[in-house]
Amino acid sequence: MLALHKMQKYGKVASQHSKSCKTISLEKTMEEIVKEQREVVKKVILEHGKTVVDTIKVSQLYGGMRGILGFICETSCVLPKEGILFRGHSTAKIEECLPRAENGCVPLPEGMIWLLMTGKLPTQEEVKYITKYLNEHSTLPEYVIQVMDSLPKELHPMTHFAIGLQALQLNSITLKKRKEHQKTEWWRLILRDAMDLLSKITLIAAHTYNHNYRGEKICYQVDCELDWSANFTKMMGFKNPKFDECIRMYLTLHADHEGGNVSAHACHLVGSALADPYISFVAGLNGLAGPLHGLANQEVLTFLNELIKDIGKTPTDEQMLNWLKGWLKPGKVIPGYGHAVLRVTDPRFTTQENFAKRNIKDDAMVNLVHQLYRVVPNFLKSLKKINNPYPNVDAHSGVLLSYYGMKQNDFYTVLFGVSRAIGLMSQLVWARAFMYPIERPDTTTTDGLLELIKAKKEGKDKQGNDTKDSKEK
Ligand SMILES: CC(=O)SCCNC(=O)CCNC(=O)[C@H](O)C(C)(C)COP(=O)(O)OP(=O)(O)OC[C@H]1O[C@@H](n2cnc3c(N)ncnc32)[C@H](O)[C@@H]1OP(=O)(O)O
Ligand SMILES: O=C([O-])CC(=O)C(=O)O
Repeated sequence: MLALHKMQKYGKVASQHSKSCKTISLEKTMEEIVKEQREVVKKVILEHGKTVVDTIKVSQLYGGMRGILGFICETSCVLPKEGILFRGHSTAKIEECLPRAENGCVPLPEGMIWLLMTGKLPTQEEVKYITKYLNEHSTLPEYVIQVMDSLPKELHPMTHFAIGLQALQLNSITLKKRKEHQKTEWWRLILRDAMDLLSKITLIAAHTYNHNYRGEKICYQVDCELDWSANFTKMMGFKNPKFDECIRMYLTLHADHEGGNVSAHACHLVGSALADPYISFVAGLNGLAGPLHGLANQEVLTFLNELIKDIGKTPTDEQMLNWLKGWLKPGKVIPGYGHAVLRVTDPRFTTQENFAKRNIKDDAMVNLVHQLYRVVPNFLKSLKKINNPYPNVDAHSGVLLSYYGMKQNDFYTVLFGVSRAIGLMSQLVWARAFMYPIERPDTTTTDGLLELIKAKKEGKDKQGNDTKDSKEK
């Protein structure tokens, strides 16, 4: 399964990797875990299948389903007052425990792939195995490059990137072989496709960058001595080891945010119809491209540039506050602030803030982000209507990328997409491992809802039968 592709057209292997991780296999490791977890879930459904764990208010039906428990996601969970837990581990624990590059200070995102897929913190060797796997499977079919090259440069990079990934569907083993396998085995096909997508996604993203901004014909050289992030930055023409560290941190931090966010939910939904991982992921990616979701990291830079244009790079807090009032007047939002679930400063913001404090001395844009953090929360609190006045992950990422020379802010959501593929693909593998059925919630009209409310008041259920409560009365 791990055949070494040498001198591939769009992903040449420059040198071989150490042999010590040869005996490790992600699929074999997951086999046992899938077996165990299926038993756990079977037991939960058997013992508690009829237990009511949530109820729905009318306001939630009209309010983006906020707060409704919708489905199960094993890879991560977001606590309003603590933030993301990746397989139960906080961002601080992740920073401390995931293996790093040699002489590096931040985790390798390859460790996040292992963690989200298996639920276990990886060893150094398991991370090496993932790096090796990604490098060895990085060949891009030539037609994918041709499709991407045929697109106009004016297209938003997210669309260019999504079209490249959609075209990769021809690689799908799920698409070709699913019907030959039992349902219980489909997760293996999804896993192979998921790992194939992760192996190629950095090349597709790099090609979007090179096509849109560098205009060079590049024969991508994947160096097996380098990790996933270092190869990625190299393919985009960057040569700064500090930027490699920044990208390692970025790709680790943005990997997952449980199942209900727009991109994860879209991917999960499309995957439930047994669409293959490539097109399911593209569905999620298109959701990520919305300005209230992933595109906010592009919007933050636009917002900062507007602020600088109007009040300069070193405004006083008072000048900043007045400018913010003007910004909100036409009904805009402050990008990078607020969250549907979080009710505190996003710990992923704090990780990036700490990275900036360690690595960047006196950069005007970074300073502005830190000044905004002093000013914006109190301002948003004063508006009363906002549920979370604190910064989210997108408030900080752009200024770090910009500092290291990646100035094209309309590319930032592509980077987000590369990272989010780790979580979305892990979620998809597990959705098929648990053999979840096609998603199809009920909906109703407002008239239908009013009838339902009337029936409820009369002690009847949806079908007009007496409910247990009314019988007891
Ligand atoms: C990776 C990610 O997806 S993280 C989120 C990235 N998105 C952004 O940063 C965009 C800015 N933030 C927002 O628009 C929102 O906070 C969201 C979309 C993230 C969350 O939306 P909600 O859960 O609906 O937020 P909330 O319940 O606090 O909204 C209540 C009101 O406050 C407003 N509000 C929320 N955040 C902000 C903000 N940053 N600036 C101005 N107004 C805001 C909402 O627009 C809404 O106004 P309305 O009642 O007039 O329509
Ligand atoms: O959870 C959400 O709604 C948004 C998201 O994906 C994130 O913050 O990373």
